[in-house]
Amino acid sequence: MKIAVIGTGYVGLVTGVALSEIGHHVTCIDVDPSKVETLSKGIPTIYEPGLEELMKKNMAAGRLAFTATHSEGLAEAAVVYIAVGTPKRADGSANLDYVEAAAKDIAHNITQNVIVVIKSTVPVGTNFHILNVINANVQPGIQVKIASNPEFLREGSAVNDTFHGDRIVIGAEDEATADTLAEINAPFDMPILKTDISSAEMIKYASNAFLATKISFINEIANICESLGANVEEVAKGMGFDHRIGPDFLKAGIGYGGSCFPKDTNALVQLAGNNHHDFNLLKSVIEVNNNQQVLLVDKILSRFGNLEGKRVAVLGLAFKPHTDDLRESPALVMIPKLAELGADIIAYDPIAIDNAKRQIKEEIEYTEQLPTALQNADFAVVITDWPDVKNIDLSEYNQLMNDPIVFDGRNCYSLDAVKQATIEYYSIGRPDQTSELIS
Ligand SMILES: NC(=O)C1=CN([C@@H]2O[C@H](COP(=O)(O)OP(=O)(O)OC[C@H]3O[C@@H](n4cnc5c(N)ncnc54)[C@H](O)[C@@H]3O)[C@@H](O)[C@H]2O)C=CC1
Ligand SMILES: O=C(O)[C@H]1O[C@H](OP(=O)(O)OP(=O)(O)OC[C@H]2O[C@@H](n3ccc(=O)[nH]c3=O)[C@H](O)[C@@H]2O)[C@H](O)[C@@H](O)[C@@H]1O
Repeated sequence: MKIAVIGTGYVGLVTGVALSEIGHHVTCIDVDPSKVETLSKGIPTIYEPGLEELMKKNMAAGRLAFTATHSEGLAEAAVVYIAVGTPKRADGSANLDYVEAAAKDIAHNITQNVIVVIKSTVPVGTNFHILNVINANVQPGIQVKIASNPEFLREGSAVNDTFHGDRIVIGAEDEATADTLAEINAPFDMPILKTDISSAEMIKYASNAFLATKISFINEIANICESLGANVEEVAKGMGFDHRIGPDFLKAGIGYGGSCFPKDTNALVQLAGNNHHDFNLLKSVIEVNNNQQVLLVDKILSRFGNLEGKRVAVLGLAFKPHTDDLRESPALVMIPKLAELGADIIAYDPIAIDNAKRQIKEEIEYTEQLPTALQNADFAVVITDWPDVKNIDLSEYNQLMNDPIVFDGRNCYSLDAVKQATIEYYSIGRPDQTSELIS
């Protein structure tokens, strides 16, 4: 089937590549000409494991193309996906400007009946609003159907999640539309839920809000464990045996980042509030997460008091491993605070440094080599649990740093291993391994 995808970001690009891989003829459209130029050379504009080879393969097979011209990309498409950004507004609500612009681009450029599928995360009611926008601008005689197909991929595993995710949700107002979309997605090996549009839109927000809730819950338990001398890693392990709780998403740390949990939780609070429901639980989830991101700064200050001239190795910039995405990364909160306190910062990240240099205005050093970051550092702060950080031989902290003092925001190491390595170690929700203990 001829398919167009509007937006070639993390979702649009992966969606377009995956749809071409299962045999569809896909044209991806973006308003950013530099992105289109790079993509047209077969070079991905995002880092996602497995993406580049699939891109090149399907471009060579003539099933995948990129353009900045909507009329070209939309020509003869039977289905058009909207996968543009819905960033957070200052009041927390979802900014739908890009979705509305994409809708008008579709309306102004299609000459055939289409199904428009909204993959972007949008508040309940947006699909119908977008259909109205399209119908108000499309040439007479063109029939447009609308459907909701929210995306559940995780960055860093986007390709894998697209082919082997947990479910595909299709929201449509008529069987024929739902069946067409189910047929398109049939080669992906996962359950397909057909439901109404509003429920499909809500499934996405409710899923992200619940996942964020699980993370803030275990982080609050971690904070309580810390004051009681319990170990949150052990608590999470014991909780996870209960199949109703499950072991996933119980990793305590300095909180969630990323382009979606922060924005989608705020958007859902706004959506509920606009409909006279004060979503107190979710407001608390957000507050807990905001506090968690700066927890390590308090630990660092109580250990050192003054950071003037202290050399700190910040380990990790991306909001999670295996991605170059820094959106809402705790690093964007921690680095300015450490710099403001007078610390001399060197940041390690294997792939996010280019993005970081565009977003971090503080004058800091960067390195893709972990030992270089640790060399002569007075203390280290783990922000992202990259494999190189998690798998480091702990003796390297002793050998390379002025003092082996580690503040671990992602609980990368077992307390036993840390004791063995005689590292002064501060983590989240577990007893500190202080200098008195190791002396
Ligand atoms: N990033 C993620 O892991 C996930 C994101 N989502 C949702 O998917 C949507 C897209 O997210 P991302 O891919 O991260 O966004 P992104 O910001 O990475 O990419 C959006 C792309 O759309 C392009 N664009 C904007 N307006 C356009 C127009 N009128 N025509 C053509 N291109 C246009 C932009 O130039 C940009 O390249 C959001 O609603 C997000 O909440 C859903 C699941 C996962
Ligand atoms: O809507 C979206 O954009 C996506 O948001 C999340 O995916 P993503 O943000 O890419 O990454 P996650 O793996 O969910 O991690 C999110 C954040 O939570 C943190 N996290 C995750 C799990 C955990 O146990 N503890 C924890 O602190 C991670 O460090 C990261 O900062 C959801 O997991 C996806 O299903 C969803 O499609």
